[in-house]
Amino acid sequence: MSGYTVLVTGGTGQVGLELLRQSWPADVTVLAPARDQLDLASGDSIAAWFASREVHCIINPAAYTAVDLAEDNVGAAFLANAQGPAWLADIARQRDIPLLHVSTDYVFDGSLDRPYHEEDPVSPLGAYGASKLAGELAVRAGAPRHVILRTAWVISAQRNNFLKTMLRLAAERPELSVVADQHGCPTSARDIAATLRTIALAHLADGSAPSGTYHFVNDGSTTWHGLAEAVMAASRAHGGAAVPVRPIASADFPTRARRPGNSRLGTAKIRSDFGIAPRPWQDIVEQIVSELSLPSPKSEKLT
Ligand SMILES: NC(=O)C1=CN([C@@H]2O[C@H](COP(=O)(O)OP(=O)(O)OC[C@H]3O[C@@H](n4cnc5c(N)ncnc54)[C@H](OP(=O)(O)O)[C@@H]3O)[C@@H](O)[C@H]2O)C=CC1
Ligand SMILES: Cc1cn([C@H]2C[C@H](O)[C@@H](COP(=O)(O)OP(=O)(O)O[C@H]3O[C@@H](C)C(=O)[C@@H](O)[C@H]3O)O2)c(=O)[nH]c1=O
Ligand SMILES: [Mg+2]
Repeated sequence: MSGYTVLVTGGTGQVGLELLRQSWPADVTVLAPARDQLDLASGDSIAAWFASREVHCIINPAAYTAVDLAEDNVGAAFLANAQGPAWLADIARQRDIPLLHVSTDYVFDGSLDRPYHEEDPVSPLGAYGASKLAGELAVRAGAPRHVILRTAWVISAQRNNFLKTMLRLAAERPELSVVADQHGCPTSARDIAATLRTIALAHLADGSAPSGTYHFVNDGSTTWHGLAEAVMAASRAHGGAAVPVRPIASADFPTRARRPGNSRLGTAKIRSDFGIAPRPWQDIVEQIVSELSLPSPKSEKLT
């Protein structure tokens, strides 16, 4: 046998798509089964997929990510976000392979007034956060070789995210109203993927690479309102729609799930253990809006 096989779950998601686009060494094969081939909500599906395959590392960014819907679909959220990771952790332990699992700032309740460290107390405000916390516990308990990467406020040019929502609404409305009392760290799906790649390669190269829980977000912090304003500025600069953004309180934008007032994450640990240096969140907003402003290949005329 030569070379390594890496399983990426959720290959159609924001982080999964960027993992598939990373440049991987020639001796690494990345497998990204569709949900009907590997369903985290089904132990049988997971067992069947692994039965015929040798895998050297599991990267699990798949999740039930609809924060408000999770409040009324607690069972589905826990199946994908906790039971699925528990089954993956069993396999990782049995095969003595590393499991890289992605988690969230929403495990915190936001009561601290500084960036959260990895060991700060968790206390999720909603079902999504609770299900992700249960997933963390399962991975920690089940897979001796694991990295739990907590990230936040993920944006990219793909799938659904807050940046794309703001661009869509700017084209439809004269003004946006966005909460200015929730503080966090906008983070690029591509930068998360690059970080997961770095950690996966470290674990493939060295069976005793660091295990544990790590925070990764882009550098700096803002509010959802601040992020919306940055999106408008970038859109305007690229000739796209831009409208004024009015700051409002969370109380004036009722949502099914409560969200933390502060979910800023500190990144000192991943910087020192893995040498990762996150770039400023403003850079990624500019990059993503710029990507979205390019004419799509399909619409280009062949002349
Ligand atoms: N989005 C965010 O702002 C944040 C996300 N995170 C975490 O980061 C990770 C990646 O998030 P992101 O890329 O935004 O997620 P997306 O919502 O973009 O994608 C989710 C992925 O998970 C897959 N999936 C969902 N349920 C199952 C299942 N039962 N079995 C197999 N696959 C499933 C989806 O497949 P399909 O295409 O079929 O739906 C999709 O590929 C998640 O763990 C999330 O909790 C952490 C902080 C912030
Ligand atoms: C669309 C919109 C939202 N908001 C508010 C609602 C909410 O408090 C905040 C963010 O809204 P969203 O629903 O887009 O974001 P939300 O779903 O809370 O995003 C979260 O997703 C999960 C998966 C995570 O893990 C978190 O890190 C975080 O990124 O902005 C406004 O104030 N005005 C608006 O027009
Ligand atoms: Mg959402």
